[in-house]
Amino acid sequence: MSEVLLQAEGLVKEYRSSRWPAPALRTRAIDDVSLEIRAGETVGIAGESGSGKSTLIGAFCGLVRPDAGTVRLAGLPLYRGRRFQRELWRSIQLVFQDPYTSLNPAMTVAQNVAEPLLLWHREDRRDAESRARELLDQVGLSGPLVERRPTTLSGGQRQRVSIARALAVDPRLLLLDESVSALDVSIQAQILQLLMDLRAERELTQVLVSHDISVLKLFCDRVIVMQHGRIVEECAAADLEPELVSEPYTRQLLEAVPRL
Ligand SMILES: Nc1ncnc2c1ncn2[C@@H]1O[C@H](COP(=O)(O)OP(=O)(O)OP(=O)(O)O)[C@@H](O)[C@H]1O
Repeated sequence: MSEVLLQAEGLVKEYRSSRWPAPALRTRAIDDVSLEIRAGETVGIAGESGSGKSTLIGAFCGLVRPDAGTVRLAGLPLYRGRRFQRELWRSIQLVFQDPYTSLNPAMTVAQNVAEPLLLWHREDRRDAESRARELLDQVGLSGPLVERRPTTLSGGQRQRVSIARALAVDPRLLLLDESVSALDVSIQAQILQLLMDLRAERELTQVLVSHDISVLKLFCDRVIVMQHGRIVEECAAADLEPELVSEPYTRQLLEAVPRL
């Protein structure tokens, strides 16, 4: 069995919104979450809106500082005290749902993808842009399109650019937070296929958050179901069948999937 790449233990994150003079309102977004993800695995995180999926993903990449618990990448702690270890940034890349906001509209597609190479690898601009074109080619984008601004691309094309950009620094772990949810079904399938191909080529470990459990069943090796900030079910994707799962909540999610 492959090594444990990501290990979370006892993660807790509470948000406090102050409503002075009323007492502050507390939301425990993740509540004592522990899990292990092995190198090369693709793990899905399901659960209804507000169940803590994005907060958990945020804790895996420094966007959300946990109040308690530990996260390790290949044995190295991601946080020392409350500080995220910057040198681990490169190994963990996040692809957001909305590529409109994550790409720089003032740069061309190729420049957007070259940016992390300039920043992290301190490559010469010309080398970085030529490497960016190779990466874009790998995600199915080539020709004059790569000299255009991201705002002139379709949602699916833009998400391919975000994936190429994330891959530029050669991460070990790719976090995908509802990264295909905004796309129409046929484009979703193309992006998921691309991610599957990349996983095979690069031995990439992927964590995919989706409110759509049927996408996770198709795409992932293993699925985690969250409810009220806790993991309530963890099973092989193949076992995501109403008669096999142990939690009534998971059964509800599965039964809510429309069937043709
Ligand atoms: N910055 C914040 N301040 C206060 N509360 C927050 C903040 N971010 C998230 N929350 C709350 O924490 C809980 C978990 O939110 P989170 O976004 O992690 O859930 P989610 O499962 O990803 O939801 P969705 O599928 O709608 O994105 C929710 O109750 C949410 O309102």
